[in-house]
Amino acid sequence: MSQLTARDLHLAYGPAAQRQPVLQNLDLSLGPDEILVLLGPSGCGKTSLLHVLAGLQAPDAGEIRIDGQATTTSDGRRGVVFQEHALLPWLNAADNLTLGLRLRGLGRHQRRQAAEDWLARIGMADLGRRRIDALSGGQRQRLGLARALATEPDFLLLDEPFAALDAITRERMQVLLLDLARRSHQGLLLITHSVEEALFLASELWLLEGPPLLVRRRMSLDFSQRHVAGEPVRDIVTDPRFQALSQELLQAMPAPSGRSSGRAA
Ligand SMILES: Nc1ncnc2c1ncn2[C@@H]1O[C@H](COP(=O)(O)OP(=O)(O)OP(=O)(O)O)[C@@H](O)[C@H]1O
Repeated sequence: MSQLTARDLHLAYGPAAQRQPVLQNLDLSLGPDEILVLLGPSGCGKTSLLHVLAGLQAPDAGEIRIDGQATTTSDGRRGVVFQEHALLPWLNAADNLTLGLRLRGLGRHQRRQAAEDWLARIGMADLGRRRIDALSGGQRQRLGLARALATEPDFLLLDEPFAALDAITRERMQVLLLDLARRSHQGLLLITHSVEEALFLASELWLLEGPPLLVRRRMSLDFSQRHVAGEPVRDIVTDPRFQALSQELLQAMPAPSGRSSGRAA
């Protein structure tokens, strides 16, 4: 059971004369079984934070520790899932799924076993030999999620993983994510633009504004726990408390930043 902590993170983009601060004095902690959801307008700095936490981008200042040990680069303890699943089109579904295991040196037999196991868990038992371009958007996203989880990272960082999916597939994916996360006890950090998704999944929800990224409101929530305990999704999302919080968050959502960042196209 691991703990990820970030202390006093700073990050700015752009040339010295026009530095645009995106992260300032940011602290964060993520432990097992926690689902921290970041909800905030476009451009406020969510993806930048995720990249820094994943070790994909170095902060200008501040540090990230896993179980007290400082870390500066990405490693297998933090899995990342992006909106674009980034599967390799020249490998079939099973080989994509076990790519991380292959890179870790697992043999063919163990990989086949892992592929069978994960494909069954994500409801794709018969699709291991399928080419990626012959899978639906939802199947690809399930595969991307399973690929990240197959290496058993301690933390899973997800950047709008379900944004491109239709409403029904999206809901199924949310339930699948909860189910998989509950078994593995990972700490999850998830970025979303959907208020409903944020409320449903989060054990802790941060409503953000920026840049620089600022936590405007923190909420502890138990809707995902209720689902894990057996309550149907429909009952949860139609619960008057869920509905009221949803309205409250929609009204509190800051407008997207119109600030020009000078970001390369
Ligand atoms: N490589 C970069 N160079 C310069 N500016 C950048 C770079 N990456 C991000 N930015 C800027 O930093 C700010 C935060 O971007 P970031 O992608 O972290 O926001 P976000 O909250 O994830 O947005 P979205 O929800 O639209 O994905 C934005 O103003 C963006 O234009």
